[in-house]
Amino acid sequence: MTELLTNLKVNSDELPKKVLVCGDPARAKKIASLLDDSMLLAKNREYHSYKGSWQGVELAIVSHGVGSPGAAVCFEELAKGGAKTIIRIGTAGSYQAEIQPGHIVLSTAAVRRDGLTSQLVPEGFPAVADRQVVKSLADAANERNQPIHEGITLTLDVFYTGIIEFPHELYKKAGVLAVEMENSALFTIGAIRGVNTGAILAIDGYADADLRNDYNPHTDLVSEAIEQEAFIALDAIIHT
Ligand SMILES: O=P(O)(O)O[C@H]1O[C@H](CO)[C@@H](O)[C@H]1O
Ligand SMILES: O=c1cc[nH]c(=O)[nH]1
Repeated sequence: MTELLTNLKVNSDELPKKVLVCGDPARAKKIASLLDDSMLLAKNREYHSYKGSWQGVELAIVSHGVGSPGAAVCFEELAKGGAKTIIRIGTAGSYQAEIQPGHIVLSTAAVRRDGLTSQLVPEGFPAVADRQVVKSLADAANERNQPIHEGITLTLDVFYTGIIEFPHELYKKAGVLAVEMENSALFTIGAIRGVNTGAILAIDGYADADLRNDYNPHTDLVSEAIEQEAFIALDAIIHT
């Protein structure tokens, strides 16, 4: 049965089974321009939805905005609309000296330091990417001779710090690669709704820096990494 997805304002019968997502509506538009027969499906709030095809396979690209609660609305409606694979094309701050701005990280799982998922699933429930999606992303990066860092990332809600210090050092010591704001929501919703999920991230700086002064994702280095990760995600999703 076809239905209009409430916040995305996309008709479920128009939604492809394979969906790429990203925070920034401008990034969604740019990635959509790479597709054959690209068309806008709908724009509502931060959710801009496009569809088209890549190497003959139909897919959608949808923006989810900043932060897990708003992104979860997008992921839930995509699942309700019949999406079977969702891959996030994001940016992240690095936790490790060898992972530098312009590098690409493939997330295998997310530490759940967001506030949303503890209201969805019990404590201790893991936020894990689908192993086939992870493999497809790793294979696609390899095919493009693009080195990547593969491992655990962390999802939190705080971007600009307040009075409380976030314990970055603990997670750095534990070997977490990078930090962003939506992967745990994506992986958790994927697990409970039966959607295969994954995420690839362009590094734009260091997550424990003073982001008020040091955050700048608008560099050529980061733009090139985002373009490269978009191609990797496009190549990967058609094999899922
Ligand atoms: O580049 P996107 O997809 O927006 O992801 C990252 O950038 C935003 C913060 O600026 C957060 O949404 C974070 O997860
Ligand atoms: O959440 C984010 C996203 C990009 N860079 C960061 O440092 N944090």
